[in-house]
Amino acid sequence: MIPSIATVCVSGTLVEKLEAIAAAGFPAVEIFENDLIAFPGSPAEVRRICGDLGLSIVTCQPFRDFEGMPETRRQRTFDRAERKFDLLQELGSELLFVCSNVSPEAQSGIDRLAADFVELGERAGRRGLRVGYEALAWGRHVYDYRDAWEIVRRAGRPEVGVVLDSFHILARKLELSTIGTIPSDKIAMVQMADAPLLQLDPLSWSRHWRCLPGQGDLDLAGFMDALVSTGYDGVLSLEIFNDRFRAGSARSVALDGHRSLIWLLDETARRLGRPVPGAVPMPLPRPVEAVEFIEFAVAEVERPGLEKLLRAFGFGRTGRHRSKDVDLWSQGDIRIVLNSDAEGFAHSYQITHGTSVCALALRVPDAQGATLRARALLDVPHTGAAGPGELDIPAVRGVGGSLVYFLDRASALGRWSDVDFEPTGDVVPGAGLLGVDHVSQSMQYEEMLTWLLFYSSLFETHKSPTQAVIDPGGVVQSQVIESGPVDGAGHGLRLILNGSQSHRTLSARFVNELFGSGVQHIAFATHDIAATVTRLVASGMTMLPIPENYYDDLEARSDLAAGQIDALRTLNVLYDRDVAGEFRHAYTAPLNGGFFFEIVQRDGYAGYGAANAAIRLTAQANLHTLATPAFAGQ
Ligand SMILES: O=C(O)c1ccc(O)c(O)c1
Ligand SMILES: [Mg+2]
Repeated sequence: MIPSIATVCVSGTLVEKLEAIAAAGFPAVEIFENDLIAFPGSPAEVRRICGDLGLSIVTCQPFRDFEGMPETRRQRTFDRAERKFDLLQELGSELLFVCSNVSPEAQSGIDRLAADFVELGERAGRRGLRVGYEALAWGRHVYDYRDAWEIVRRAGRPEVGVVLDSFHILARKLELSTIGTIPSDKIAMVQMADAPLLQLDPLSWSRHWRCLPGQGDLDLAGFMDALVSTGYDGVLSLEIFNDRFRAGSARSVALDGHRSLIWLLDETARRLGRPVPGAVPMPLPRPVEAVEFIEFAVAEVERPGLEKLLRAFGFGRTGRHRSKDVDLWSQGDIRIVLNSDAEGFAHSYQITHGTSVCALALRVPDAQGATLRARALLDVPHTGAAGPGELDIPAVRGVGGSLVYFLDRASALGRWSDVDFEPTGDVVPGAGLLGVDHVSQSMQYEEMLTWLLFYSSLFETHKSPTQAVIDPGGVVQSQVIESGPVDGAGHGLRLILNGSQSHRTLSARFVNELFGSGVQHIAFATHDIAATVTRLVASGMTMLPIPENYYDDLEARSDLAAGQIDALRTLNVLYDRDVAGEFRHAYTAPLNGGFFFEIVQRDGYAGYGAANAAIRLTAQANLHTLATPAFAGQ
């Protein structure tokens, strides 16, 4: 299948859109009618620009309110079609894309509608053009692809085919097996869009909430399986109307679009267990086994503060890098790398972002496989400067320009800590921290879908529906992504992506005023939160104070004994439960501008304490955290 994208998917002027689409590697484009109308040049010029960019023009769409017009309007409608044929020919495109009529004047009657397509087909045929017919989910009479197909079938013209748009079909929950009965040469083109499940009328849902394959909840798998069964090998074109994409970066959305189609074809081929036309061969997506290490880029002046903090957390400095100004700190199954080297990636990251997390190293079953998969998915590779005898750990660019490293235990990479670090013999005092429970990354609201697709295309993952969390400064959208066995002791990967449209939330201030997009919070797992927090407090850590009212309310709504509530209150621990178990969690006061740690004790519980998020965010806002000096001030 030929990957394509509609200009309506990305932001900018027509030329900016086309440049972004070409840069993302698409060979073909659909021009949305409004983009052409607003272009200050001739259609021939658009054709030349596309030609120079290596883009073929699939169509310029849509052609609206055509079929079933009353007799008095019919002639005028065909005149309009002829004008549109002229335009398509000037653009060098062969397909007239008709979407079903929404006009109150439109008349029904399947044979009348078929007769209109007979005439349109004849007219197209005279010019060597083709016609495709799409059922809009809100068409006046035709809103089901099966009716559009029946009209096309009855028209019986070789020039006329049906357009299948996944959104219109899946939004109406139409059965998909009829797709498999359409001869592939009667499918004029296919449009792809996903969407989150929302209780909205189809038009509003379609015009604002469509998203890329893999970013939403529609049954694209069912759609693709039926499509592939026809043997279709034509254009597969993204048509995404999305408010975030209109506000986002055209280049990034176009690249995400191409990635999403590559991912979709790969998924389909794997699910069906047979080749799918156009699918790129790549290794399977695998689960993340663990967060192997977390790397901080640290300004020299802030290093003592951060080290003091790690000591207070019970970490020990267990390794010194053999050639660089880099230390390894450990406790339980947690490894933290502090990088203050005067050269290299971490240094540049520190200059632009400040002292912060510059890389997440993920342990996967096969690091080389993950690297090849990332390459096939158009992820951006990173090559570092390894010293002699040191490991060259494969990496790709992640959130905010940070890195995601791939490590495995099967290759030499499994020995990274021995190869690159000299043991110090330092004792690890320990505070009962076992592993990394989860990591949250804050980002611009417009970027959230990008990183959702990045993680979910690269690894075998599971995503939960987005949740709205209330911060005193506005609403934060929060998206959980999980991979591998997530058992609370540092296995697998649990990630939370946060983004907000308000500029006043803790998350937005972290991104806009301080560090840019990146890791804002790391949660460590413990089996005994009371012991861990007691130890942290004894070491001088300030925990986030939770108001008395919270515990009064907890007493009223839970069946916890008074002694248990007192234990939580004394240590500023929050509480939640789900069907599977209990959850206790506590936060440090924000440390470096807006960065903080969390301690969690999961006794079977699967969530993230969303019920307490608003309390925690208010407590953080009360501390006026952003005035706090950086790690050096600890
Ligand atoms: O929202 C619309 O009007 C519209 C136009 C053209 C399409 O292909 C479509 O799916 C929707
Ligand atoms: Mg469409």
